[in-house]
Amino acid sequence: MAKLELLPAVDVRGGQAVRLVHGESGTETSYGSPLEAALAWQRSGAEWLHLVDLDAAFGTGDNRKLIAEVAGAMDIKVELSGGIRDDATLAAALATGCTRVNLGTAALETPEWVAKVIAEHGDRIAVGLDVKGTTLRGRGWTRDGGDLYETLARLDGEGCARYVVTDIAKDGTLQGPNLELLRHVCAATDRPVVASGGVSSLDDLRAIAELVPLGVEGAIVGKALYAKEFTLEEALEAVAR
Ligand SMILES: O=C(O)c1ccccc1NCC(=O)[C@H](O)[C@H](O)COP(=O)(O)O
Repeated sequence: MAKLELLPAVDVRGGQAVRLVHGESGTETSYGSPLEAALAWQRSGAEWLHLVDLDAAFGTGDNRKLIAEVAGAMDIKVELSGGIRDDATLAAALATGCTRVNLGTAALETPEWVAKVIAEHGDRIAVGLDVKGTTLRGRGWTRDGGDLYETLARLDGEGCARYVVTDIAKDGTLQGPNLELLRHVCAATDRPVVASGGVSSLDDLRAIAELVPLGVEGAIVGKALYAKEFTLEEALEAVAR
């Protein structure tokens, strides 16, 4: 059986690595330099980095130069998220050399454009399904954007390669992942799913790893690493097969 991929997160706001609670602007805890955080995860053995421009996601500016610097400094795979909504922002994101980008708002607001870039870039495009209940949220998770399963069916039909699924109620809370949501999404699509939000312990990661046969491919870990609930080395060991 394939092993669960781990994606330590570096979420950037105002030039700092931060974590939010429920993704809400104003709940930031700052953790210093994004580059140092990313390099630390790489030194600890990460194979992936989940890198988010929160200002671009919220529409409060962007950290594009810094994000490009961090992505460029990595020898590992990078998943880039936050505010990628049109040709210009997609071109800038892909030009960082990242392995793939994660589209959120665009999948809700400009579905034709998303279908076009999925057709053009294939596996380099993932779609973030950020949900409250079964309602998707866009614009930095501040606006409702439709039904999870209707959108998933549409994106599947357009050839979307992979989904990053976040339960906003869990994100940044250390309350554990929403395993039920992950099971339901895996049942609704044959595409790989990356789980995000709420991981608090090595047991949470082991529980997500149990879902690999259902289609869960990876897990993003943010707050738990910054709060030192466990080390990345311990996390990688916990999901090694
Ligand atoms: O990814 C986004 O575009 C985004 C937009 C608005 C608020 C938050 C956003 N992302 C947050 C993340 O991807 C977190 O890094 C991830 O869910 C980790 O969560 P946790 O392990 O609970 O800290």
